[in-house]
Amino acid sequence: MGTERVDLPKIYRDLHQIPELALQESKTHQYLLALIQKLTAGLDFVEIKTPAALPTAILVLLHGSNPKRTIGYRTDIDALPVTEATGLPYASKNPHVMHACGHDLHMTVALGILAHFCEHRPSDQLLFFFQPAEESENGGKLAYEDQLFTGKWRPDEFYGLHDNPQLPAGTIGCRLGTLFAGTTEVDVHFTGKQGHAAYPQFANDMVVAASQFIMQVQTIISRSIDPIEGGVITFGQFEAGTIRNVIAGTAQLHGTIRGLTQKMIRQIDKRLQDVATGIATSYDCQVDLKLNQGGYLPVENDPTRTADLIKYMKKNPEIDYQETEPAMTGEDFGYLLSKFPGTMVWLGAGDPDHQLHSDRFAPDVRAIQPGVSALSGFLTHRMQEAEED
Ligand SMILES: CC(=O)N[C@@H](CCC[C@H](N)C(=O)O)C(=O)O
Repeated sequence: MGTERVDLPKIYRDLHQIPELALQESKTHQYLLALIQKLTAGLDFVEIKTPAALPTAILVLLHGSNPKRTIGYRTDIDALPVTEATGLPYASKNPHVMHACGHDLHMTVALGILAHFCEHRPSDQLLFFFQPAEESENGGKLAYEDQLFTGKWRPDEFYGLHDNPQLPAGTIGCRLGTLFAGTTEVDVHFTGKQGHAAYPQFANDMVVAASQFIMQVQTIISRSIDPIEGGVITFGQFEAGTIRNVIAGTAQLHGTIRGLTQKMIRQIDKRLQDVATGIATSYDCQVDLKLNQGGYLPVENDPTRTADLIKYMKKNPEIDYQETEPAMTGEDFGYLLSKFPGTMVWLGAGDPDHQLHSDRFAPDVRAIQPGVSALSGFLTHRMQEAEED
């Protein structure tokens, strides 16, 4: 069954309706596996692995006709705790969970590329990795640490894409060097003293302490780091209190910091720790700060392979290619690229009015086929390149 016979927009709409959170992608896994089995039925050059250590992951290895190396292609499969507000007829059927980052588009493109190579057997080994847990829980790092890429499953080079609402549908974007930021997840727990709303003098209010913490960390970006380099601190979640007339004795903040280099991330980490220590002293409370970078390293595109990719995309008249700036989005593909050389590209999703993670983000399905063609073409080109690069 080749790309011509796979209804990719339907697959996209099916996947869009069954979004699941990191490491819970069981329906998605089932859907993908059934489709992969159908696509590869009767082919004697295909191996499928569903690793016990990472049960929602799927690896598919196509044995090449004249293999010189193994080329990897990765897609992420998880979704976000966002309540969809697109109003689309194929909107999420899983309450409060949405493919708001376009991983449904990523999976569809990966399946399209797989279908292409099932029809046109690759000359090199071609490994597809359907990766759980990109939004949190470091699926890429877990897969690497769980030894999923050993022996014949080890790619010599790795590629992947991320959708980009701001680029026209189907446009490929890339750049030499860093494409995405590294991120650190930040959890802050404040412990003071609960009390009656009428008697603040006997309590120690953690809504006030946590709010002050939030306000102070704003100065890290504006006063402590090089403005040319830039960085981001966002606290997306703030939990405290139970009712209006009880002073909250605890508060929790959950956030993320971003920087384009590890040096910048470490610098912001340190200043966050300084502010936490200061708040603990001035509010006479306990402030526990946990920083976890996990696998969210900056996405560093490999110079040689990325130069080759850009050259390929630019010279191909059917591909709409645009040079892009580095972005502060994170991606745990950065971890895999720290282990295997390769490249991540953007795929234009053509929804400029909405950002990634928006509850109204609706990629244009016309992005799918150009994505499949550009990536299938490039992977074929890589198989024809001299081995020494
Ligand atoms: C492309 C994208 O949106 N990726 C996520 C990656 C999550 C990073 C990590 N869980 C964190 O929050 O620091 C992003 O939020 O950029």
